Order: sequence, then C-alpha cells, then structure tokens
Amino acid sequence: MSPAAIIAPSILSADFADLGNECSTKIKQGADWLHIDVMDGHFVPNITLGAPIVTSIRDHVERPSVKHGKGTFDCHMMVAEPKRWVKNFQEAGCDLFCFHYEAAINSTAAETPDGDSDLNTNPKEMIRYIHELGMLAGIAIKPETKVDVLWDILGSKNEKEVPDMVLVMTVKPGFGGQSFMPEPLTKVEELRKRYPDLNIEVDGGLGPGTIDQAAVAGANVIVAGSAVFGKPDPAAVITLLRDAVEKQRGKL
Ligand SMILES: O=C(CO)[C@H](O)[C@H](O)COP(=O)(O)O
Repeated sequence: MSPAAIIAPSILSADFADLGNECSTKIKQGADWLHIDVMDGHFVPNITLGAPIVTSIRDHVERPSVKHGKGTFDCHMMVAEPKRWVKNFQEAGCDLFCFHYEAAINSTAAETPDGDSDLNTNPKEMIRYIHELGMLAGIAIKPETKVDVLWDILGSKNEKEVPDMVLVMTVKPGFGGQSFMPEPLTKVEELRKRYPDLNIEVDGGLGPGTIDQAAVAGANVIVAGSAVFGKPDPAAVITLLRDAVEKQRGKL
C-alpha cells in the first residue's frame, strides 16, 4: 500500500502581502505540508521568493516534530543551480529540499553564498549533501523528462543517496493556475509499481476535478495552489483531496 496522503497547498496562489497568516491558516485548515515554490527566472520564466521569505514564514508555522510531519516546508526549487541554495534554505527553515533533475545535470556552477565551490551537482551527490545537512531530499522531473532517469538514483545502494520523495510535474513548471496534464501520470504508475513505499508528489492543476486520476495512478503527496487558496472553503477542498488518496489506499 502507498504511504498516507499528504496535502501540500502551494503558496504560489497565496496573498503574498499576508503570507505568514495565509500559511498558518492553511495548516489549521487541515494541510499537512506547505509547498513553497522557489523560482529564479532562469530555470523557469518567473521569479518568486528566496530564503528570507522562508525564514519569515517559519515564524508563523511550527516546525514538524517528526519526519514528514505537519508543518513540513516542502521547498520546490525551480532554480538553475540548486546546490548553491541548499545550505541557505536549510538555515532558513526548509525541511524538504526538492531540486529538479534537469537542473542538477545541467548545472555548471555550484558556488554557495558562503563561497563553498563544490562543482559536483550530480543528483546522487546532491541528495547526499541535502541529507548531510539534516533535510529530506526530493527530486523533481518536468512533464517531458522520462522516468527512466530516476531508476539509477532510486536504486542506489547508499541510503544517503536515495531521495525521500519524487515529484512528477503535471504542468510545465513556472506558473500556478495551469491546466492539468494527464500524460505524466504514467510515470506515477510506474514509480508506484516499483516503489510501493515511496512518497510520490504531483504538482500542477490538481483540484476536485483531477485528483481522482492522480490518486488512482498512485500519487500520495498532493500539491494544490489555485484550488485551495482564495477558495470559500479551503478546509473542504483539503479534505476532498485527502479522501481521494485514502480511498485508493483502501482506508475509506
Ligand atoms: O510548481 C508550480 C508551478 O510551477 C505550482 O506549485 C503549481 O502549478 C501549483 O499551482 P496550481 O495548483 O494552481 O496548478
């Protein structure tokens, strides 16, 4: 059976002028994690936020007391040079650092803000580095990236190099409010078949109309931005998303 449902509202659709309150309210309304979309204007054609904002919202949301627990900051790093920001985000209060496979393999520079210039951004090295800094590690793939690129990483004999979560994008990364792409769900199915215990996250266009397809495919970590923030009853949407996943797990 797949792991329990985890609902992670994407703050991309929050009121940024009231971000601390928006985040703490979503946790009170039943969210498990907060999905924090970090965009650098290079990896994706949009700019959002950096570590100082994560530090500010951390003051409003208690740190999880257990691994994967309530209040986990799931930082989705849509940045061209993810290794530069690992330490920076750990210090800011990030719990799960999720980088893009495509960025890691194409990254040429990895100088951190401290001047640490380790140029090795191989995905397994990245995962080890994130774990050494005490965070959970996630690896994300864009809709056009084949799932096969993950087999070597997920099959690593060194547990420090194995990710805690795989994120399968169901929209092109860059903007909230896009239409859900069903094609990437075949990747979720294959991941779930091979790795029954893996946390598999889907992100992009998820809401009441699309959650069932994602849940049937085997996703258990559900990111939803525009379907949750600014809606009249966010708690009801969060419950609906959770129930769809739990139904597939035979828990409802
Ligand atoms: O990573 C993202 C975009 O790159 C967002 O997290 C995602 O699109 C969520 O927004 P919505 O639920 O409105 O589609």
